[in-house]
Amino acid sequence: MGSSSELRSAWPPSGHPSPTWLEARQLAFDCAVPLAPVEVPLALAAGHALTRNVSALHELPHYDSSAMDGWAINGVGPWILAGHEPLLRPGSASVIATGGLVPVGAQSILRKESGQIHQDADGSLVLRLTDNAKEGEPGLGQHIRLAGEEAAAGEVLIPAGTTLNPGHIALAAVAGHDNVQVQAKPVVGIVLTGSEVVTSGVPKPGHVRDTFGPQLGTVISLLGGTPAGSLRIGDSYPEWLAAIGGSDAFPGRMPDLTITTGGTGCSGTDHFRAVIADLGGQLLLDGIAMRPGHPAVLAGLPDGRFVVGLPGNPLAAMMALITMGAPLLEALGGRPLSAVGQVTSAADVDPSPGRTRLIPCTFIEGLAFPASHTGPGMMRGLAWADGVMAVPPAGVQSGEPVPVLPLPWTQANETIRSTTTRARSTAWPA
Ligand SMILES: Nc1nc2c(c(=O)[nH]1)N[C@H]1C(S)=C(S)[C@@H](COP(=O)(O)OP(=O)(O)OC[C@H]3O[C@@H](n4cnc5c(N)ncnc54)[C@H](O)[C@@H]3O)O[C@H]1N2
Ligand code: MOO
Repeated sequence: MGSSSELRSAWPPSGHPSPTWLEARQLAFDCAVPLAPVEVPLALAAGHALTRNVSALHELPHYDSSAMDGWAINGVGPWILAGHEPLLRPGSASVIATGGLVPVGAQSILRKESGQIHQDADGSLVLRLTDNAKEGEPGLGQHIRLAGEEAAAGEVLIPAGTTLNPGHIALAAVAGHDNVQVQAKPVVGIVLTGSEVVTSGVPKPGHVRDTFGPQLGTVISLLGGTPAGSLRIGDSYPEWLAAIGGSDAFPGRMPDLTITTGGTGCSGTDHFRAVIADLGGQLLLDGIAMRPGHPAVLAGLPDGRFVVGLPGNPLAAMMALITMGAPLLEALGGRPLSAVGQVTSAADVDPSPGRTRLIPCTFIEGLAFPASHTGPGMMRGLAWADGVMAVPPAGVQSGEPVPVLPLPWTQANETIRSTTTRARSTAWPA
């Protein structure tokens, strides 16, 4: 087991400043490799990236079938009504329903509304066309869905790499599959810390209402993780140790990533670093040159699991999560590191030497407007924001491009992409 002081020196190297915002993103991405592919039942596969082609296990459709309720017929009418034998003789017809197996010998399907059964003088049942029959009906092969007309057996229907949507799932089912092989999504456990945190109602002075529990699971899903539930603990070291290191902290599977909230500071109740040290882990990132969220921590445990320590201040926590949690989840989920876009700033933002400022912003007509109410503990600005401006230490002037990340829950990507194209020629510092 390493000591806390050894671990703290992992990043930044002694005497060096904290990594920049961009370095932190890259480092969080680079420290993980994709989880192994898994077989999942179709019902759980939507949203996953396919890692093995899905081919047709048989022809689609796999037998000649009727597209209409009516009669399978052989020859020109009238037709003697036959039973449901597999072979339909010339001059005969047999009742068939939509999707029914077309008997051998059938030349087409006559729709129910175009035919009628009559009883002949000898008592035999005969099918005749009605006046409703369209001209040329029944045409040769009409209303027969031929086996293989959609796909041949063995044909690749969904190539590896596809992110599965419900239509793909339905296609895989039609093709005969029960399971598909997909890239595993990282399982993420949440540990909410702080004895002052209350989970319902209006808190008394000295207490705060938990802002993470009701929404962090949703954000994790949007970032490509599978939430494993949340665990609430107080401020004691044993609680921290059990929550991060205990094998039974989360029922079911050990999380690939545990996210803690609070306790990243240096008070007597801030145990993150000590717990990582005592578990033999390593601090991969210890602080980022950004505001808010600078105390954020990322650690690796000896068994390959990761732990992200988000600061307790709610906006700081969200900024830390999109800065390093998102790239880490992208790497674990086998996805590329998402690009940082650029949008033209609609406002001057003063320099802040040595740190990137993350400011929730709204996009109006291709311009980024910094939101108000964006203190580290405030949620009001973020709630209405489209994205986050990452204002470099030198600041930004109105009309200049500014790096921007979308929020996991906004649809602002298109705005960022289109303005990025226009502003591409302008370089911006990290
Ligand atoms: N001496 C210093 N003090 C602090 C520094 C510093 O550099 N030197 N940095 C400040 C900054 S910036 C931040 S951010 C916080 C980080 O603190 P922690 O991660 O240890 O978080 P806590 O102290 O546990 O909590 C901070 C704040 O957040 C509230 N909190 C915690 N959990 C929740 C929750 N689930 N929902 C809502 N609010 C929560 C907690 O009550 C505190 O008010 O440290 C500063 N101090
Ligand atoms: O990370 Mo703290 O919330 O910078 O303000």
